[in-house]
Amino acid sequence: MSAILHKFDNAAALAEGLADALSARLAAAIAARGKASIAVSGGSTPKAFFRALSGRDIDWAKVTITLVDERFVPPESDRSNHALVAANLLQNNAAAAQFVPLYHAAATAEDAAAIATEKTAAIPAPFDVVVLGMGTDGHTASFFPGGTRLEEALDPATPRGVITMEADGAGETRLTFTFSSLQDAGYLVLHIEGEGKKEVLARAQASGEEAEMPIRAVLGRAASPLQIYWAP
Ligand SMILES: O=C1O[C@H](COP(=O)(O)O)[C@@H](O)[C@H](O)[C@H]1O
Repeated sequence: MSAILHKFDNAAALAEGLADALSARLAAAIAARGKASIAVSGGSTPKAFFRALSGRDIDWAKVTITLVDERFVPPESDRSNHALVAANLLQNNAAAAQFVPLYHAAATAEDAAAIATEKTAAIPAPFDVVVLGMGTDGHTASFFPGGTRLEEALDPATPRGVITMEADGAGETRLTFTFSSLQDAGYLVLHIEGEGKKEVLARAQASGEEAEMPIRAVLGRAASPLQIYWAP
Protein backbone atom coordinates (compact mmCIF):
# COMPACT_ATOMS: atom_id res chain seq x y z
CA MET A 1 0.00 0.00 0.00
CA SER A 2 1.17 3.52 -0.68
CA ALA A 3 0.11 6.83 0.82
CA ILE A 4 -0.20 10.09 -1.09
CA LEU A 5 -0.25 13.36 0.86
CA HIS A 6 -2.49 16.22 -0.31
CA LYS A 7 -1.53 19.23 1.81
CA PHE A 8 -3.61 22.43 1.99
CA ASP A 9 -2.96 25.86 3.54
CA ASN A 10 -6.07 25.76 5.72
CA ALA A 11 -9.26 23.82 6.45
CA ALA A 12 -11.37 25.87 4.03
CA ALA A 13 -9.01 25.15 1.12
CA LEU A 14 -8.97 21.47 2.07
CA ALA A 15 -12.78 21.31 2.10
CA GLU A 16 -12.92 22.75 -1.43
CA GLY A 17 -10.03 20.63 -2.73
CA LEU A 18 -11.48 17.41 -1.32
CA ALA A 19 -14.95 18.27 -2.67
CA ASP A 20 -13.41 18.87 -6.12
CA ALA A 21 -11.53 15.54 -6.07
CA LEU A 22 -14.48 13.49 -4.85
CA SER A 23 -17.07 15.07 -7.12
CA ALA A 24 -14.77 14.26 -10.06
CA ARG A 25 -14.50 10.64 -8.86
CA LEU A 26 -18.26 10.32 -8.45
CA ALA A 27 -18.92 11.89 -11.85
CA ALA A 28 -16.43 9.46 -13.45
CA ALA A 29 -18.17 6.49 -11.81
CA ILE A 30 -21.56 7.72 -13.06
CA ALA A 31 -20.14 8.13 -16.56
CA ALA A 32 -18.67 4.61 -16.45
CA ARG A 33 -21.47 2.67 -14.74
CA GLY A 34 -24.47 4.94 -14.41
CA LYS A 35 -24.17 5.19 -10.62
CA ALA A 36 -21.71 5.98 -7.84
CA SER A 37 -21.23 5.28 -4.14
CA ILE A 38 -19.51 7.05 -1.28
CA ALA A 39 -19.10 6.11 2.39
CA VAL A 40 -18.26 9.01 4.70
CA SER A 41 -17.15 9.38 8.31
CA GLY A 42 -18.67 11.37 11.12
CA GLY A 43 -17.00 13.37 13.86
CA SER A 44 -16.18 17.06 13.93
CA THR A 45 -13.76 17.20 10.98
CA PRO A 46 -15.93 16.67 7.86
CA LYS A 47 -18.61 19.36 8.29
CA ALA A 48 -17.06 22.04 5.99
CA PHE A 49 -16.11 19.43 3.40
CA PHE A 50 -19.69 18.03 3.46
CA ARG A 51 -21.08 21.51 2.80
CA ALA A 52 -18.65 22.07 -0.08
CA LEU A 53 -19.41 18.66 -1.63
CA SER A 54 -23.19 19.19 -1.33
CA GLY A 55 -22.98 22.08 -3.78
CA ARG A 56 -21.02 20.32 -6.49
CA ASP A 57 -22.82 19.95 -9.80
CA ILE A 58 -23.02 16.20 -10.44
CA ASP A 59 -25.97 13.88 -11.04
CA TRP A 60 -26.65 13.28 -7.35
CA ALA A 61 -29.77 11.21 -8.06
CA LYS A 62 -27.35 8.50 -9.21
CA VAL A 63 -25.23 8.65 -6.05
CA THR A 64 -25.67 6.45 -2.98
CA ILE A 65 -24.24 7.80 0.26
CA THR A 66 -23.66 5.76 3.40
CA LEU A 67 -21.56 5.99 6.55
CA VAL A 68 -18.26 4.34 7.37
CA ASP A 69 -19.47 4.07 10.97
CA GLU A 70 -22.29 5.17 13.24
CA ARG A 71 -23.27 5.28 16.88
CA PHE A 72 -26.18 3.08 17.96
CA VAL A 73 -28.32 6.17 18.45
CA PRO A 74 -31.34 7.37 16.46
CA PRO A 75 -30.94 10.21 13.96
CA GLU A 76 -32.63 12.58 16.43
CA SER A 77 -29.54 12.34 18.66
CA ASP A 78 -26.91 15.07 18.37
CA ARG A 79 -24.36 12.21 18.53
CA SER A 80 -25.72 10.70 15.30
CA ASN A 81 -23.49 10.66 12.21
CA HIS A 82 -26.69 10.30 10.16
CA ALA A 83 -27.84 13.65 11.59
CA LEU A 84 -24.49 15.25 10.71
CA VAL A 85 -24.73 14.02 7.12
CA ALA A 86 -28.40 15.04 6.83
CA ALA A 87 -27.66 18.57 8.04
CA ASN A 88 -24.50 19.15 6.02
CA LEU A 89 -24.20 16.78 3.06
CA LEU A 90 -27.75 15.83 2.05
CA GLN A 91 -28.39 19.48 1.20
CA ASN A 92 -28.26 21.69 -1.91
CA ASN A 93 -27.60 19.60 -5.05
CA ALA A 94 -26.78 16.53 -2.96
CA ALA A 95 -30.31 16.46 -1.52
CA ALA A 96 -31.13 14.28 -4.57
CA ALA A 97 -28.76 11.50 -3.43
CA GLN A 98 -29.96 8.27 -1.85
CA PHE A 99 -28.80 7.83 1.77
CA VAL A 100 -28.47 4.35 3.30
CA PRO A 101 -28.20 4.62 7.11
CA LEU A 102 -26.37 2.19 9.38
CA TYR A 103 -28.58 2.84 12.42
CA HIS A 104 -31.90 0.96 12.50
CA ALA A 105 -34.40 1.03 15.34
CA ALA A 106 -33.79 -2.60 16.28
CA ALA A 107 -33.93 -4.25 19.70
CA THR A 108 -30.14 -4.62 19.87
CA ALA A 109 -27.12 -3.12 18.16
CA GLU A 110 -26.35 -6.59 16.76
CA ASP A 111 -29.78 -6.68 15.11
CA ALA A 112 -29.21 -3.17 13.71
CA ALA A 113 -25.81 -4.25 12.33
CA ALA A 114 -27.41 -7.26 10.63
CA ILE A 115 -30.04 -5.03 9.02
CA ALA A 116 -27.37 -2.52 7.98
CA THR A 117 -25.33 -5.33 6.41
CA GLU A 118 -28.37 -6.47 4.44
CA LYS A 119 -29.36 -2.97 3.28
CA THR A 120 -25.84 -1.87 2.34
CA ALA A 121 -25.20 -5.11 0.41
CA ALA A 122 -27.31 -3.53 -2.34
CA ILE A 123 -24.49 -1.00 -2.90
CA PRO A 124 -22.10 -2.49 -5.46
CA ALA A 125 -18.67 -3.34 -4.03
CA PRO A 126 -16.16 -1.85 -3.82
CA PHE A 127 -17.28 1.65 -2.87
CA ASP A 128 -16.23 4.27 -5.42
CA VAL A 129 -15.13 6.57 -2.61
CA VAL A 130 -14.47 6.04 1.10
CA VAL A 131 -13.59 8.96 3.38
CA LEU A 132 -12.04 7.90 6.67
CA GLY A 133 -11.34 10.09 9.67
CA MET A 134 -8.95 9.38 12.53
CA GLY A 135 -9.17 9.98 16.26
CA THR A 136 -6.21 11.08 18.36
CA ASP A 137 -6.11 7.55 19.77
CA GLY A 138 -5.37 6.20 16.29
CA HIS A 139 -8.85 4.81 15.65
CA THR A 140 -10.46 5.01 12.25
CA ALA A 141 -14.02 4.02 11.34
CA SER A 142 -15.01 2.43 14.72
CA PHE A 143 -11.82 0.39 14.88
CA PHE A 144 -10.95 1.49 18.42
CA PRO A 145 -7.88 0.43 20.39
CA GLY A 146 -9.21 -2.11 22.89
CA GLY A 147 -12.43 -2.53 20.91
CA THR A 148 -14.44 -5.64 21.74
CA ARG A 149 -14.41 -6.90 18.14
CA LEU A 150 -11.30 -5.15 16.86
CA GLU A 151 -9.55 -8.33 15.73
CA GLU A 152 -12.63 -9.47 13.81
CA ALA A 153 -13.17 -6.01 12.28
CA LEU A 154 -9.58 -5.83 10.99
CA ASP A 155 -9.35 -9.45 9.85
CA PRO A 156 -9.26 -9.44 6.03
CA ALA A 157 -11.19 -12.71 6.14
CA THR A 158 -14.15 -11.06 7.86
CA PRO A 159 -16.70 -10.45 5.10
CA ARG A 160 -17.92 -7.12 3.89
CA GLY A 161 -20.66 -5.74 6.11
CA VAL A 162 -21.41 -3.93 9.34
CA ILE A 163 -20.54 -5.19 12.82
CA THR A 164 -20.87 -3.78 16.31
CA MET A 165 -18.02 -2.41 18.39
CA GLU A 166 -17.71 -1.33 21.99
CA ALA A 167 -14.69 0.42 23.47
CA ASP A 168 -13.82 2.69 26.39
CA GLY A 169 -13.18 5.68 24.13
CA ALA A 170 -16.21 5.11 21.92
CA GLY A 171 -19.13 6.25 24.10
CA GLU A 172 -22.13 4.48 22.64
CA THR A 173 -22.01 1.04 21.00
CA ARG A 174 -20.85 1.56 17.45
CA LEU A 175 -21.88 0.13 14.07
CA THR A 176 -18.93 -0.05 11.71
CA PHE A 177 -18.12 -1.36 8.28
CA THR A 178 -15.41 -4.01 8.47
CA PHE A 179 -11.90 -3.41 7.13
CA SER A 180 -12.63 -5.66 4.13
CA SER A 181 -15.55 -3.39 3.16
CA LEU A 182 -13.47 -0.23 3.04
CA GLN A 183 -9.90 -1.07 2.07
CA ASP A 184 -10.44 -1.56 -1.67
CA ALA A 185 -12.39 1.64 -2.41
CA GLY A 186 -11.84 3.19 -5.82
CA TYR A 187 -10.57 6.28 -4.00
CA LEU A 188 -9.61 5.76 -0.35
CA VAL A 189 -9.23 9.00 1.61
CA LEU A 190 -8.00 9.80 5.10
CA HIS A 191 -9.20 13.30 6.01
CA ILE A 192 -7.39 14.79 9.00
CA GLU A 193 -6.72 18.32 10.20
CA GLY A 194 -4.37 19.96 12.68
CA GLU A 195 -0.81 19.45 13.92
CA GLY A 196 -1.99 17.04 16.62
CA LYS A 197 -3.45 14.56 14.15
CA LYS A 198 -0.39 14.94 11.91
CA GLU A 199 1.72 13.81 14.86
CA VAL A 200 -0.67 10.92 15.57
CA LEU A 201 -0.38 9.87 11.92
CA ALA A 202 3.43 10.04 12.09
CA ARG A 203 3.35 7.75 15.13
CA ALA A 204 1.03 5.36 13.31
CA GLN A 205 3.35 5.30 10.31
CA ALA A 206 6.22 4.23 12.56
CA SER A 207 6.37 0.54 13.38
CA GLY A 208 3.99 -0.86 15.98
CA GLU A 209 0.96 -3.02 16.60
CA GLU A 210 -2.28 -2.47 14.68
CA ALA A 211 -4.21 -3.12 17.90
CA GLU A 212 -2.55 -0.06 19.50
CA MET A 213 -3.37 2.26 16.58
CA PRO A 214 -5.92 0.61 14.25
CA ILE A 215 -5.33 3.22 11.50
CA ARG A 216 -2.17 1.13 10.92
CA ALA A 217 -4.32 -1.55 9.29
CA VAL A 218 -5.31 0.94 6.59
CA LEU A 219 -1.80 2.36 6.28
CA GLY A 220 -0.27 -1.08 6.03
CA ARG A 221 -2.75 -3.37 4.33
CA ALA A 222 -5.32 -1.45 2.28
CA ALA A 223 -5.41 -2.56 -1.36
CA SER A 224 -5.99 1.00 -2.54
CA PRO A 225 -3.44 3.80 -2.19
CA LEU A 226 -4.38 5.95 0.81
CA GLN A 227 -5.02 9.58 -0.19
CA ILE A 228 -4.22 11.65 2.90
CA TYR A 229 -5.91 15.07 2.90
CA TRP A 230 -4.42 17.33 5.57
CA ALA A 231 -4.46 20.99 6.56
CA PRO A 232 -3.06 22.67 9.70
O1 LIG B 1 -15.66 8.54 16.52
C1 LIG B 1 -15.42 9.02 15.47
O2 LIG B 1 -14.33 9.80 15.33
C2 LIG B 1 -13.59 9.84 14.12
C3 LIG B 1 -12.80 11.14 14.12
O3 LIG B 1 -13.64 12.20 14.57
P1 LIG B 1 -13.17 13.70 14.72
O4 LIG B 1 -14.22 14.35 15.58
O5 LIG B 1 -11.83 13.71 15.37
O6 LIG B 1 -13.14 14.27 13.35
C4 LIG B 1 -14.49 9.68 12.92
O7 LIG B 1 -13.70 9.43 11.78
C5 LIG B 1 -15.49 8.54 13.09
O8 LIG B 1 -16.35 8.42 11.97
C6 LIG B 1 -16.32 8.82 14.29
O9 LIG B 1 -17.27 7.80 14.50
